Amino acid sequence: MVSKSIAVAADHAGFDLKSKLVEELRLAGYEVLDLGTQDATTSVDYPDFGRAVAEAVTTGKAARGVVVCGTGIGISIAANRHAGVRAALCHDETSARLCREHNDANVLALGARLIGEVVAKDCLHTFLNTEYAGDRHARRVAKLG
Ligand SMILES: O=C[C@H](O)[C@H](O)[C@H](O)COP(=O)(O)O
Repeated sequence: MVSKSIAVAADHAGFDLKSKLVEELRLAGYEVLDLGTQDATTSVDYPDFGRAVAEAVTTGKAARGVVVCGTGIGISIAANRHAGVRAALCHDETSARLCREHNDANVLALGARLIGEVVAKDCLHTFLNTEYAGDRHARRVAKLG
């Protein structure tokens, strides 16, 4: 289990799923930095929320991040524009495991309009509980900058 806090953010499309993930994280004993948005009805811009999580992770305020938008695509692109962020868009538990083992992903991106709550929670727990494998992957991750 990751020991530090987890930064979480979403746009309006991801708000409902984000709320469920925040609750899930707190129940599991994590400290959660909820960086918004705070409702599903006000249309907001996913780059603002991808940036908020990216900054929390790169400054060390959070050990890992979770970002949610409608597809997970926009907010993962946004998070990945920040040096040191390796955001992985996952639709299944295997991707969530391999993004940790092979890519040392530090941000999990989810698409609230594409996956259900159960799969999202499975991805979340696997992402947080899977160790980076290092070894040959370390050479490749280093090249990501
Ligand atoms: O990649 C972008 C995300 O899926 C956004 O959540 C989506 O574009 C928002 O769409 P809308 O403004 O139609 O709710």
